Amino acid sequence: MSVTRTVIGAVPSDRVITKFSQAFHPDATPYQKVNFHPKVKAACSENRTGRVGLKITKAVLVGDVSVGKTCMVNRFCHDVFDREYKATIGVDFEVEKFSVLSIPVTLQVWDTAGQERFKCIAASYYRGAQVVIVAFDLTDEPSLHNTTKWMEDACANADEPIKFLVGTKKDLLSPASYAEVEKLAVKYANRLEAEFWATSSKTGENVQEFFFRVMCLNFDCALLRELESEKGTSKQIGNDLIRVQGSTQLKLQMLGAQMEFQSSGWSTLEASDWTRSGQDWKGST
Ligand SMILES: Nc1nc2c(ncn2[C@@H]2O[C@H](COP(=O)(O)OP(=O)(O)OP(=O)(O)O)[C@@H](O)[C@H]2O)c(=O)[nH]1
Ligand SMILES: [Mg+2]
Repeated sequence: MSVTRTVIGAVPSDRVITKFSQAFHPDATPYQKVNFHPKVKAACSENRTGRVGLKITKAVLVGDVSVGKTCMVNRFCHDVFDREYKATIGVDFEVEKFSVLSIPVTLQVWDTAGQERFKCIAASYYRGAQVVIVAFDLTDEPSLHNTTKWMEDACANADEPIKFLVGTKKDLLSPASYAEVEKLAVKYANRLEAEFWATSSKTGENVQEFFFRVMCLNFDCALLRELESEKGTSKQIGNDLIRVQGSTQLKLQMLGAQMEFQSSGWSTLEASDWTRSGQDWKGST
């Protein structure tokens, strides 16, 4: 079976990132980055695909029941807001394609259920997350207190993720009451070493800006790590940029229309050299 790879086609104009997104609150972030690292910019502008791999950003979204996690995802991915509450069962999953400095990047958002009875299902999706987003309701102080436990649980299973603390339902507060809540939220963010954002899925306030910041921070840090690792080599194959290195076992896991490459190792082969036998793919070396 020949490998029909997902051609990473053009992305919509509102998913093209050419400038580094800034933090929401300068005193409430551990990430003082205000621009892409020069090495990252150079690697992308010279289209040095030898260094750039197929980029997937995995973000998990956690937080108390009904704080507004799903509404945030729906506002960002589909630009809709549904006032009627439908609790998430287990985990929902959304994929958004971006172009960051002209490199195709895919954002996977795992929107988990806040209900206690689904907690163990949600936890199995924390593994491998590069971004942890803990949401709380700006009008519901107990949901802010609970963010500590959510952050601990999610980070225990992720791999040194970039951390965000996101307040929702900002439209429900007057400026004066919001200012009060923000003071407490900033304290929590600093203690959790997370970046604080305040959003409203109803009005859309700060939702797109937040997800753009997620993409910029993670793209910059992941690519810089890869460039500095000096181990990886990549191959430009067709429109896909696939990072290939190491030994010969490559497992293709079809995820909907999205192909996700996982491997116990890689080898410098053209993808067309791979033939399928059973569930495994064997390189022809
Ligand atoms: N006014 C206002 N209401 C919101 C906002 N975001 C969510 N809501 C409302 O809050 C309720 C819960 O929103 P959801 O996004 O479903 O909450 P959730 O965190 O996904 O809940 P679970 O899936 O049960 O964990 C819904 O009735 C929404 O209409 C917001 O920004 N402003
Ligand atoms: Mg939900």
